[in-house]
Order: sequence, then C-alpha cells, then structure tokens
Amino acid sequence: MNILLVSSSRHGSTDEVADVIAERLREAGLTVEQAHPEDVTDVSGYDAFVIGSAIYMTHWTDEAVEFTWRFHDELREKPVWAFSVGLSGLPKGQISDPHRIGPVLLNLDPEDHITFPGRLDPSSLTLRERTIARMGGASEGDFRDMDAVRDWAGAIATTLTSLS
Ligand SMILES: Cc1cc2nc3c(=O)[nH]c(=O)nc-3n(C[C@H](O)[C@H](O)[C@H](O)COP(=O)(O)O)c2cc1C
Repeated sequence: MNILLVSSSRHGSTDEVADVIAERLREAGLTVEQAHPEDVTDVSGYDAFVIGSAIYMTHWTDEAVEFTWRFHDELREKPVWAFSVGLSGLPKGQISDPHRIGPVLLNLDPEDHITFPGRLDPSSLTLRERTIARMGGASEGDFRDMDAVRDWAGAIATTLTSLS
C-alpha cells in the first residue's frame, strides 16, 4: 500500500513530526513517500494520504491549502488523515484558533484530524513573526510529544493494514 505523506512547514517542526509519522507507518510495512505540497504534481498511484501543516495566524499554510484544492477530486476518492502543528491548547496560546482551519478540513473530509503541539523558537523567526507571536502571548519552547505522534500514526497503520 502506497501512502503520500505531505507536510508544510516554515521552520521545520512540522516536517519533523511528519518524519516520525513516516517512520511509524514504514515500521508497519507500508510504503511512504514524503513531499512538500508545492512539489507535488501528481497524486495518482497512492492508496491513502496523510496531510499536515503548521498553523500560522489560525490557518494552514497557503501551500497546504492550495494542495487540498488542487487535488480535491483525487483526495475525495481515497482515505485521508490530517494533522496540524500549532500551539493551540497551550496556556498562553491566545493566537491559536483551530476552528479557522475548519474549511480545509471540510474540503478534505479526513478519517481523522489531530492538532499536535508545536515548537516556537524565537531565534529562528523573522522579526515580523516574532512580533506577532509575542503579541499573541505564544509560549516559547518545544512542546512536541513524539510519542503521541507515533501513537496517532500507529492507529493509521492499523486501519490501513487491515484494508490491504
Ligand atoms: C507568527 C506566528 C503565528 C502563529 N500562529 C499560530 C496560530 O494561529 N495557531 C497555533 O496553534 N499556532 C500558531 N503559531 C505556532 C506555530 O504553529 C508553531 O510554532 C509550529 O510548530 C510551527 O511549525 P513549523 O516549525 O513547521 O513552521 C504561530 C507561530 C508564529 C511564529
């Protein structure tokens, strides 16, 4: 079973979450190809999709959203899992609003969607990003829980291996 795992990241933390998902799916014997959404030109030949994006200003990246529209018809025909990486749910994360990604998820109609806590490293941000993050009261640090990521990927693997 061939899976396309698409991740959209500005500062790397979402790509690293995607790497953990890919590793877990491969452990289950699934074939996984990883790509960034803007590099994908063809989605034929895949049996399932895992699509994730970092959240910025309550939205998925433009590249991730554009991917979901570009391949809307193909994605609708196969199982899709979606994940977001952001700081929603953290005590100071006032800029987060996962509901704003609702239209994307409605478009994708995924089997499941999950939001994983992300990483905010001020030293890697542009001045504009740093200002927005500070104004929003975002917590600085790496809040990713890779065990939770592995568990989520494990559940996908269980579903997909039962189909094949
Ligand atoms: C300018 C800026 C805006 C952000 N907006 C949100 C947001 O609206 N919701 C959220 O949950 N996280 C938000 N975050 C946190 C990022 O989603 C988090 O840092 C994520 O791990 C970044 O992923 P990346 O390293 O793959 O780019 C924001 C971060 C920055 C710097």
